[in-house]
Amino acid sequence: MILDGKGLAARRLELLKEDIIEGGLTPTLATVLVGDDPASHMYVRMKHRACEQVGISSVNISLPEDTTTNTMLDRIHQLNEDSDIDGILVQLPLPASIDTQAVLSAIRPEKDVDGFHPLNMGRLVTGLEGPRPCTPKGIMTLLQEYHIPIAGKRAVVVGRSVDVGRPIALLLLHAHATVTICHSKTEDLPSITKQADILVSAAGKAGIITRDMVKPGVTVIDVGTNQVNGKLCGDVAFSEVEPVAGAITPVPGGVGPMTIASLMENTVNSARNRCGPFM
Ligand SMILES: Nc1nc2c(c(=O)[nH]1)N[C@@H](CN(C=O)c1ccc(C(=O)N[C@@H](CCC(=O)O)C(=O)O)cc1)CN2
Repeated sequence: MILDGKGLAARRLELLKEDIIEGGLTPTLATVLVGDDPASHMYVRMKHRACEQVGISSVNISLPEDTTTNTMLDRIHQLNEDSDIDGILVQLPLPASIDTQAVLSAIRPEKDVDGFHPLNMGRLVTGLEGPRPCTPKGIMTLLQEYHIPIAGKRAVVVGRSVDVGRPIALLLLHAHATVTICHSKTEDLPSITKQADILVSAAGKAGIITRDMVKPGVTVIDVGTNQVNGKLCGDVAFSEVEPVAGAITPVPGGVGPMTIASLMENTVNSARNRCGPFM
């Protein structure tokens, strides 16, 4: 079975549009984009397009590559103080010269629609309510909507990044999976991935997950967005893994669109909750 993230995201955006109208909400998202990376520009454009589609106002602040950490902190401070702004998103990665952690930590936690602020990360670890990072949230929505059993199942996450690997491992753990995180220093990766009922690959390496590394019936979630010869492809060798998998996300059309839908949901929740239960 192909897990159709594109279709599911479109349906969730339609529902969100109705929620916004019925709730009389006027959410506003601010994005901050630094530099000229074409992929980052494309993702930010996609986010603004989704905002327009569901009825979220959006503003984009584009800054040059040589922007300093202090300038970023000033801009974040202005957005924090702007009562018209419900959500702030800093598109990642930032140029290496900028202190990413300082910037993310400067966003007011109640406007942190990426869920990357240390306070919101702490909420994730403890299981308290709060905004969840968009890609992991989107993966959980996909699993739930397709009724993939999680409790008691063995989940293996390949990749330990702060924005995807670690948070998805925690969300799967909260859903009562038995979770293993693998990374670049993991020895004998196939012996671990073969045990997975749910395999999430967020390694960022094209084709790293091959047929001999999965057990029949596994649910495979491919977070990879790798460019190979100008073509977008995931971490999973799709054509050889798909026939043995019970369910699998394609790239494109799987996790990516769910990331954007989750951002829209976090922005609407932020508009609802500001001065509400999170703070
Ligand atoms: N502040 C953040 N930065 C980044 C995040 C994030 O969640 N927050 N995630 C990624 C990039 N990303 C969103 O920003 C993202 C990646 C991919 C897609 C997507 O829908 N991709 C399409 C294919 C698009 C194409 O043609 O290339 C798909 O998979 O179908 C959306 C968002 C890093 N930065």
